[in-house]
Amino acid sequence: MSTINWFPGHMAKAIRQMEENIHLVDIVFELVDARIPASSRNPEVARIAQNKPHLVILTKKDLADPQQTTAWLNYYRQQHQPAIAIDSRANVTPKQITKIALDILADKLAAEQAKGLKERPMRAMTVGVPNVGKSTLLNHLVQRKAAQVGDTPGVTKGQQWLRSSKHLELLDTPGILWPKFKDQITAQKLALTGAIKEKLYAKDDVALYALSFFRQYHPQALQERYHLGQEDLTLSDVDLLLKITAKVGMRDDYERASERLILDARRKKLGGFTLDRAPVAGEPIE
Ligand SMILES: Nc1nc2c(ncn2[C@@H]2O[C@H](COP(=O)(O)OP(=O)(O)OP(=O)(O)O)[C@@H](O)[C@H]2O)c(=O)[nH]1
Repeated sequence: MSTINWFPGHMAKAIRQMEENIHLVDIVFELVDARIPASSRNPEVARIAQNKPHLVILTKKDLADPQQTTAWLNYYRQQHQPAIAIDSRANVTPKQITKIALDILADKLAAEQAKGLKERPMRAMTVGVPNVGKSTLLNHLVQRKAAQVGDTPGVTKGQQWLRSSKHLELLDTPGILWPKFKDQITAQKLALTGAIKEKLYAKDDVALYALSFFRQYHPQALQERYHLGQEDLTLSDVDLLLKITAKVGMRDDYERASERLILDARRKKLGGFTLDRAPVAGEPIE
């Protein structure tokens, strides 16, 4: 299996800028992908922003397994970590996010006013892995096309301040990863959900990972999508990939079939899915 890593200069620079600017903000809006709430949390963000209040925003909830999303939100609640799940393209309004942030910062803002300080907007730093949906959310929050949206990772390159309302200002940052992934499963999950530049991973490796996941958690979706029999699910992952390659009419071009499988998963042709299972009380996060 080839090793996946993606930490170009602009991400290292973005991390340095985060370190420089963290003192300017009241709160961090940490966007994570609802399909991989653990694997898309950046350890560098945890390090840099450890003393700041956080709002965890699970994006792309429309692509995730709804039961798992509910379980993740319950988990955050138990941890006293404010969190919401959204479809960045649809169900989110500036008022909603502002209200949540105001609630989180209520004590701090009240203390400032008690000291006679002038009322001021809250300042939030928005962070997240590439392609997580940050620009889409920000454009909703500022109600104009301020950040460039694209379906490939790494579209946003620099930092910029944006004004949502008189209550909320946002510091946009580029999508960032970190120098070394904990393990290659984390990397496969990031690749499958679209956070890693396409040229940097072997599609068949990611497809094999996807197959092992869907076989375990959504076997019926695989069967229906690729017209597989019950016995096909007992094949090894490699043989199953070869079977699917034949079923989608690509003969022995399993590279192209791998690409098809990855796109099918991303486009929800295999249903909503969550690769990081929500933690069960007392057990470590998978
Ligand atoms: N289904 C779904 N798609 C989304 C959602 N949010 C964003 N997208 C899509 O995901 C892709 C990436 O969105 P962006 O907003 O450009 O992501 P970004 O985090 O700014 O990306 P970078 O520029 O790489 O940092 C686009 O094709 C969006 O339309 C969501 O909640 N649900």
